[in-house]
Amino acid sequence: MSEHTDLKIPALELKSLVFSWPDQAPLFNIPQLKLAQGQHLFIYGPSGSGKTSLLNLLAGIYPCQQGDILIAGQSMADMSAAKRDQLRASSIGVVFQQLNLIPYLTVLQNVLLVSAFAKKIPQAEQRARYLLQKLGLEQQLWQAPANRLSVGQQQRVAIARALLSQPALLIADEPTSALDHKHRDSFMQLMLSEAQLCGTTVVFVSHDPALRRYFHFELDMEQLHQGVQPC
Ligand SMILES: Nc1ncnc2c1ncn2[C@@H]1O[C@H](COP(=O)(O)OP(=O)(O)OP(=O)(O)O)[C@@H](O)[C@H]1O
Repeated sequence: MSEHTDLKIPALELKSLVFSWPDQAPLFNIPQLKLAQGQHLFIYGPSGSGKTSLLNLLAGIYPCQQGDILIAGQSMADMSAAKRDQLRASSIGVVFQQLNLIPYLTVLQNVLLVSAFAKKIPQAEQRARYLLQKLGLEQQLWQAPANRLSVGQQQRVAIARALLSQPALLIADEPTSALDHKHRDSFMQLMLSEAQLCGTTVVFVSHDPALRRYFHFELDMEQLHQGVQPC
């Protein structure tokens, strides 16, 4: 279990969070959501219901327009973009559909990239090797450029990168969309067991209802609007 939080402080808390695209009605209005350290939440909803927009807000990529998002007690409402970037580097792991690996850097360099921005990660290289091994990525690939890997292999690199700093929160947006069922299931098990070991809270969005079974809680976008809490 990592040192990141006082267990009484939620790893993630949303307060009256409203978000709209310019000249459009609010896409969502979430009165409240609290997730404790180590809880894993699955969010689903139809295409266009705002899942990706919500995750971009949680990751601090978009600024809060109205309401607040607290990550391990730190409020993002009034943070500058630079402060949100710092918070993301130290406390939030992100795996999006576009995996955002740097194609010409090696696998190991991609995983370690975050340590250049985050608070000092103790024994970062040792941890990177441990994660790559646990995620089943053969050692002979660690020095290969990321663009030589299959999509499934790249997804595992992206998870290793996201978990390197033992973040308070892991945010994942359809990271298994390119995998067949067998690889999808092993990917989910590896990702969530590593998150569990780190005490990391997980928010995962997908259309794929078959993935619900891996999570402690599930909520659809409609329930989020109604303020239903994970329980
Ligand atoms: N950059 C943008 N500018 C304006 N509107 C946008 C932008 N990005 C998304 N939207 C709109 O916001 C709504 C929600 O999009 P979002 O991608 O968050 O939904 P989603 O639930 O993740 O969809 P999907 O499951 O298809 O990925 C859509 O109506 C979309 O057109």
